[in-house]
Amino acid sequence: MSIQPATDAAYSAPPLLAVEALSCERDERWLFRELDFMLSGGEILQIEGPNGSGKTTLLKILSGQFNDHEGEVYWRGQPVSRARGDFLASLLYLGHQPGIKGALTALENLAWYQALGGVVDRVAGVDSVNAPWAALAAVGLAGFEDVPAQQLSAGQQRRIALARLHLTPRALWVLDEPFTAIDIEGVAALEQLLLAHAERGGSVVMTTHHRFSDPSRLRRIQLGGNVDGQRPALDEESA
Ligand SMILES: Nc1ncnc2c1ncn2[C@@H]1O[C@H](COP(=O)(O)OP(=O)(O)OP(=O)(O)O)[C@@H](O)[C@H]1O
Repeated sequence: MSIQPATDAAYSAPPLLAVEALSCERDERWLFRELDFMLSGGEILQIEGPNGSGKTTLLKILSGQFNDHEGEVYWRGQPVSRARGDFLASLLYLGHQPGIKGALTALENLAWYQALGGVVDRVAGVDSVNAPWAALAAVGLAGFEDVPAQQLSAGQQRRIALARLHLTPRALWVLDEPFTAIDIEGVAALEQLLLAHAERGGSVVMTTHHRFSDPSRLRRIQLGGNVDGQRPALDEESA
């Protein structure tokens, strides 16, 4: 795969994210080798594979949290190391764990995220003060705003984390098992949210075993079949 520099006038629309010859070894075992793929605006990439195949590790590499790998990750045509500011300002990462503070209320957790991000977030049509309330309502937590997170169920705690998808506008969402602990209604709403993000031109990379009811924007990477150094399969067909 050739990555052209963003300064090349002939290359006006580089993919948002591109990965070239990405390899990662842990415990003297290759998780994946020579992985190549690109992700453009409007696409959802689903990373699949058995337990321990390297899905979370790949997401951590793609989100700039783990750098012990070979190969390169590009953001809008530039190595992430050279575009770090723009990359981080465009990224929203939700990890495997909800990553919330149990002693803080649902609302305080979102305020904490806002403070960490150092930006004034707003939900469409809602000012920044009311945006956390709107984000919690959007994930079905209206009425639970002032409840300490540790008193909420696992699914409700996950919903606090998912509220950030409504609160914090970012082009690239990197999501580790976002459907975990979510009920049927919540799964349908989250699927719609991901599709709406893609329809607006955003991109999503995620690990999940969830099967989308509408796979039109979906591509898949399968990890785990590359113990001999074969390239993981990239399923270009709609899942
Ligand atoms: N901090 C670490 N130090 C050393 N090895 C690690 C570390 N984190 C993960 N690994 C190893 O890397 C491999 C891949 O782990 P990873 O969490 O990426 O897999 P996964 O596909 O996300 O698994 P699961 O489906 O169980 O969540 C595992 O064998 C794991 O033991």
